[in-house]
Amino acid sequence: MGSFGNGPAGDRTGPHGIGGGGGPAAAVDKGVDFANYFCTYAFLYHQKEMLSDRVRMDAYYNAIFQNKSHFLGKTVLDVGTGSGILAIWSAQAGARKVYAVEATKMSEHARALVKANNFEDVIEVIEGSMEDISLPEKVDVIISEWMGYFLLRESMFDSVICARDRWLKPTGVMYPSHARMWMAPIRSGLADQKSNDFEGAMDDWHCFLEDTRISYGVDMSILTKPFSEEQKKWYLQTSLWNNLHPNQVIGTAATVKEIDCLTTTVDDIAEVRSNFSSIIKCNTRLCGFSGWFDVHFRGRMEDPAQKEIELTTAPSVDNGTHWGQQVFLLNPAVAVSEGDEVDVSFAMTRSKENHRLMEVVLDGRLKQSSGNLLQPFRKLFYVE
Ligand SMILES: C[S@@+](CC[C@H](N)C(=O)[O-])C[C@H]1O[C@@H](n2cnc3c(N)ncnc32)[C@H](O)[C@@H]1O
Repeated sequence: MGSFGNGPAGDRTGPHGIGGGGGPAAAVDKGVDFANYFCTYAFLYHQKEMLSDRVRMDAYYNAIFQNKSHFLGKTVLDVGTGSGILAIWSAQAGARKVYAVEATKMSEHARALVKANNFEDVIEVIEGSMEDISLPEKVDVIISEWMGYFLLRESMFDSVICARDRWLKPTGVMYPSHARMWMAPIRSGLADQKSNDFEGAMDDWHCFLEDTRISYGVDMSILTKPFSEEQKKWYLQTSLWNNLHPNQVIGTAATVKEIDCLTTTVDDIAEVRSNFSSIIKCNTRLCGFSGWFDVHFRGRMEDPAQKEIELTTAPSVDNGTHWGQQVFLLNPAVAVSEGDEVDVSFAMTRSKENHRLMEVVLDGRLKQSSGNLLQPFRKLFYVE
């Protein structure tokens, strides 16, 4: 577990297999979803990965403790409490009652932590899926750390929406309250590396074919095409986890999605489509695009935060997060000059095999500052 997909060692989740249904309306096989997704969260080492992300922790800590008026004497629902950290902070900030819901057996560790920190009277840990459980009352605050790679991978925000629609008071506040997805053109040595890896894998395949034919008398060359497609998907079409240096971002960044956590529906996030343009800042190679997100804690318009807090996963020298950025590589890279413009049509949809994984299509065209249009590109990527 924990190292499937394209994340750093100890990836926060490992959904990499067959899940249930594509869109929000499709039925999800709960057993399969548990095996592919939830089970990884039942491990303490996995929770520790998230608890060790200082940018993440500081943002939630500051959001709660610099906005205590949202918590003092209030009822709070923590969707996906994990170790219970957000529930405990909510209680420390003065919440009257905290419902801490967790789908996995991590709930037992959360309960132990709550007891050890003397919040048994305030925090009720409920083991179960948010969609299935019931609360005795509506709440003033919903807090949750639901963000996956490039914000929406994992589709956990669906569960937060479900919780909000059932359990948030009409005057209630969402923590976080807003989220945005960003994209920008980048340069990266990974473009050449992945092309080489793909070519190496195919060279190796051809040696293997020869060996098998000579040593074992079977011609496997009929499988060359599917093997090549499989390897191409892995090396060239799967987005990559990376913590980019800001100077690898070679053009203006664009927002591709804005989410108001108080009002967004599952339909609003099941598909994300956006057109964006970026002006290239220097003479370099356009190797692909990077996607990242930020979330904000602003309270609600009628009851704003005293102190607005931002959690960003943008490329940073000092403040990298375990989310990093997702990198979408173009092959081959394209030479670009300062002032060129790249126009992109972006589409992100859920994988039909597993609603927690994503597919991204980038349809683009480069316009040189002279007005000359270069060959358009269209590429499908898997966010796994
Ligand atoms: C990203 S972790 C965050 C854990 C903790 N809140 C924190 O901030 O450290 C998300 C947690 O939500 C749980 N979770 C995800 N979807 C859920 C659902 N529908 N119902 C209950 N728990 C859920 C996962 O098992 C996981 O422990």
